[in-house]
Amino acid sequence: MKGKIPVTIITGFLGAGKTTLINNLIKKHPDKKFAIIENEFGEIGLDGSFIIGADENIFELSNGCICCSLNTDFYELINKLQTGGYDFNHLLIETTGIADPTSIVNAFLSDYEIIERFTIDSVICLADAVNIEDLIDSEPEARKQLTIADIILLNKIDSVRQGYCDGLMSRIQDFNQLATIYPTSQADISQLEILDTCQYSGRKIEQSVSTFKNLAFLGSNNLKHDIKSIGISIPGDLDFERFRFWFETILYFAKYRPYRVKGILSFKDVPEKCILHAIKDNYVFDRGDLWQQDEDRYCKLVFIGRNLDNLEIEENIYKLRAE
Ligand SMILES: Nc1nc2c(ncn2[C@@H]2O[C@H](COP(=O)(O)OP(=O)(O)OP(=O)(O)O)[C@@H](O)[C@H]2O)c(=O)[nH]1
Repeated sequence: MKGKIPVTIITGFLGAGKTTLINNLIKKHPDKKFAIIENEFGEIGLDGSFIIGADENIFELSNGCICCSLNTDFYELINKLQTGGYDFNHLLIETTGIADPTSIVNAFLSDYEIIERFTIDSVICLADAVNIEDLIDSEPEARKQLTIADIILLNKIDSVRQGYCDGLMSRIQDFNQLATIYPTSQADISQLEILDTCQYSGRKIEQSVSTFKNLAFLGSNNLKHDIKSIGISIPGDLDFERFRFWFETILYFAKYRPYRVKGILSFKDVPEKCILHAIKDNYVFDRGDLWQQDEDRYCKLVFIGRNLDNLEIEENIYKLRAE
């Protein structure tokens, strides 16, 4: 991780406040040298001109949506950022409002050359308090944006009633039990710490997963959509090879493919906690802290996705326990 440039991916539906947030981040962190990638869906890039102090470190990708097809422009730009002598120590990427940001997150988890130089700090989703409820029901991309986020800013709360806002917070949390949700107006983050939170570090994943409640029944209360979070917790060790085989089958072939999985696992004969982090069909295992002598070993996993069958998943994981 050391020496790598942190990347914050900013997502959220059209008009939710992404550019407003970027301007606030620049104002709040005058010490940081940002490079900013603006991805706009359309021929003409405009958002760059709305960013304060726009200079040579703002790059516009207007030629299609980087999230839908990670096109060569994106890789060329990343390459240019790495080799072009640009002076920056934090990369912000604003995705188009209609995008599913999964593939862009995956590029930072799976492309060897990108991993060498960059590390994802967090995915931040802006949700427009006025529209998000309708969008959740009507726009799959809006649901995916919420699902994949580590931090969700429920923005434009100046335009809704307090009681409504509270209800929205809990509805959004149903989608993504692991995200931290902050209500904001004008994407004001002056009192919040949303950069350098290292959401993709093993320790952070361990913290969030180890405190998860019983998620199995959340998100299934007659919602019009089928995304839910489920949590599985079982004592003891799993067999690493069998688990990996099963997990890959789930990621690539199952009828209930998760968008996101985080977990702490105990594998037989492995002295450390194993931190699992998966987005769509990419996964990473990280070594966490050592299991202590007097500590009961356990495995805890959180799955977020469509059509998840918690009983089936739990049953399968039980079968993967080490002899
Ligand atoms: N009332 C209200 N307006 C806001 C708030 N935050 C942003 N806006 C306004 O909403 C509009 C859209 O904000 P942007 O920051 O451009 O949103 P965006 O997500 O970058 O928009 P796209 O790039 O088009 O997807 C602008 O006119 C902002 O001034 C808020 O909290 N309350």
